[in-house]
Amino acid sequence: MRRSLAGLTFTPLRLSSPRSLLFMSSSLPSSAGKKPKQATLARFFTSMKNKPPGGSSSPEKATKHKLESGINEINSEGASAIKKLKHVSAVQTPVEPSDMSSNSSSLPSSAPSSGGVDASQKSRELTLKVEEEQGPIENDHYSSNIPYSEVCEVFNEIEATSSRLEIIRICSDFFTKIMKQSSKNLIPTTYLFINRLGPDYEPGLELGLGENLLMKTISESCGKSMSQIKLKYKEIGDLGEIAMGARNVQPTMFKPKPLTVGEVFKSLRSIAKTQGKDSQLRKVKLIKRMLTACQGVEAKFLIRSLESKLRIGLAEKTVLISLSKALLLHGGNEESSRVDDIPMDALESAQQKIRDAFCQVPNYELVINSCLEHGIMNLDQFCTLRPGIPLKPMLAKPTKAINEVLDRFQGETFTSEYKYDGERAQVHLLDDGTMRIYSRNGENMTERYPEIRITDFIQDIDATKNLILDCEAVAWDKEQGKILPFQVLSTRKRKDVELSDIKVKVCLFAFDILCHNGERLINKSLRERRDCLTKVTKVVPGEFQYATQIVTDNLDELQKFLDESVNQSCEGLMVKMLEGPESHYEPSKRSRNWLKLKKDYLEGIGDSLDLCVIGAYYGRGKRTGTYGGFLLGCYNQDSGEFETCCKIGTGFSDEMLQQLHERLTPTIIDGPKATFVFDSSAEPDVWFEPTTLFEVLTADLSLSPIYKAGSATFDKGVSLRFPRFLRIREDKGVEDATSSEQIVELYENQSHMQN
Ligand SMILES: Nc1ncnc2c1ncn2[C@@H]1O[C@H](COP(=O)(O)OP(=O)(O)OP(=O)(O)O)[C@@H](O)[C@H]1O
Ligand SMILES: [Mg+2]
Ligand SMILES: [Mg+2]
Repeated sequence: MRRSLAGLTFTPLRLSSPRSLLFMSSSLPSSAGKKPKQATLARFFTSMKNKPPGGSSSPEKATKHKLESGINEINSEGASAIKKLKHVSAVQTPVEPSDMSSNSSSLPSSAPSSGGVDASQKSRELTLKVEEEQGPIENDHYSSNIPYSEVCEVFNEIEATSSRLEIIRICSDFFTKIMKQSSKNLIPTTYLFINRLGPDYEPGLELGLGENLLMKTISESCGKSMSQIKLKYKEIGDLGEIAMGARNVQPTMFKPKPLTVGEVFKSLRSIAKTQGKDSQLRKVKLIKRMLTACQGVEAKFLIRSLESKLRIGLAEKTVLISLSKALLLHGGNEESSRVDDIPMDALESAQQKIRDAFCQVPNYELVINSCLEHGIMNLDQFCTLRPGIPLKPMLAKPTKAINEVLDRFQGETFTSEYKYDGERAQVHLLDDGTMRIYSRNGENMTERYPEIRITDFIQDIDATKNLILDCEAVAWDKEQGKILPFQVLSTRKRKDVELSDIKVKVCLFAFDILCHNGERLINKSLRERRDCLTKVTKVVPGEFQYATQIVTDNLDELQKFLDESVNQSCEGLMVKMLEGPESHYEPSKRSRNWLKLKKDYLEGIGDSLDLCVIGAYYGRGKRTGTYGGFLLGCYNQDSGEFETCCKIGTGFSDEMLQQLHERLTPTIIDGPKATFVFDSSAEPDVWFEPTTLFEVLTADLSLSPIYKAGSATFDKGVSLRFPRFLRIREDKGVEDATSSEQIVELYENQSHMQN
């Protein structure tokens, strides 16, 4: 981080880089009034690279004229940029980071002034200051001296590549290369590749940077006006490209010190972890510090990382496969071995090992370190579920009739449990006696349930060192001793819950045990796990109970059991394989060994869908002043895109519409995101940043030319007929929306049933 000013090289002002063309509307030879595609832009800029101002390689006449007028514009921009430089040189000129910070106005007043203080001392004091504000700086943890530019070059290559196999090759070659320098490089690099700042269960890793804040930061640190940025954003819809364009035409007095992967990743984490007073200001400062050091394509990917969207078509699955290749190679003894030399079956089993390990320990750092230490093929022995880390819960497949269930489990022993309508709760007891409760998403929600005391429902607390239970937390009516509907549970506060706040009690309904005293139980049969569960825990009525269950394959009994479950405020049944390997607990998997049978949806497609709100239509008549309808999309897990599947305007109360108006209006964006796949005939009045999921009911699914869900499978998209709003899904993130793959499967099952 420390470098004296004398060590910085001087770069001549670059006032006429072709990149500045980004800021000239309709200046592109190919644009002809149309919105230029990003790829076209990129190609154009590449071809223009290193050409002198005015284009001595004589572009076509018309283009030449445009170029010249562009250059005039650039020159005047350059002049005004120089003017600004005089005023705020510290912010505009990329100098050494610690210098910048100490000059910046947002630093606490007690910070040392730059005059007369030795640079290293200053930097030390600054470090202390930051630690004081943000907690200890993770110095060693995520260190990597790999130039950030190398990662960005790889991103650029991936962006231009459509073949998944080729992308895997690019990634695994890169991972192999950086591991040769130091295996430590792999962790921060992997996180940059998957666009995350740590494991999902680590609190406080939301960057929380609105589009406007980013635009303002780009505008301030790249010397462009806010209106220029906004205009450009309307046109190309990508702040990354805009930042890159602006950054690369910006006059720079000194050649900035190149960014490293370690610095960028740690700064991103610091930005997320910055809280409290002036946090926005401090976040902006950290971004500016990086942005002013960006060169080439770095600004593009830095900004996209700050938006938490790389948009290079790199799915997490692909990264995981590439990682397994690189780690397998790294673990091999021969220096010269190449990915191509690895036998196919070894590769496949390595991939399976890393996927399984990740479902049990969803933490790249732990998985990678375990691979490095014990070898990827031994992951299943060393990298396994443990109390304190939420494993990815097993999921169920929907069914539409008891007959379907009976067909599936024919000749097998299976069990049916009530399907409680609350929130999934993975309850962990740690060796130190603390309890943690994790949501379906692995979010730590212990503080939401201050009334739950694990010691109350453990048989022998001295003999129980640790455990993991799978439960559903359900609202409970203490007086009447019965379950309350989900709507009541959702009235509970989600943050800063004090015991005195609690008006609605919850009861945990346990249905599985996954680990007990360090022993993993997921590869035991459900029957064995149930036995263990009832041995280790005990029922405390209204606080901790077991899911009501039955073992029968008689249709009438099942029907009766289903009706009873519904009478007791449950949603229906969960039907599970009870014995044999198929009854093992399969973390993260939506398995056909668990089927859900939801009473309310038997008429429809068997289940509700959780869809992301990406746009809205203004309300008319009675709904004037709120939104009257919403555009919803499912999530394509391979491409990271939201594909539209319906408009919805039914099922909302007036209060809900009011509440949604207040909640969604601040998330309005200027235009659709590049990740929205929609048809122009169904454009909404406003677009939203994806933040909210609606759980919706549908009569059935049909193919439609104006929607896009699953359109990679069919020519048309799958859409919902007569969708009806049920509730907001507060416990799912936008990427947990019903996937395109699921919608396709539901559609196919429905057509299959109809035929
Ligand atoms: N006896 C039970 N066994 C397993 N899960 C149960 C049981 N009772 C209630 N559940 C809940 O049912 C959920 C599965 O069905 P549900 O449709 O509610 O899932 P979801 O959260 O909407 O997710 P998705 O629709 O993606 O499967 C589980 O995640 C769990 O929260
Ligand atoms: Mg549920
Ligand atoms: Mg659901």
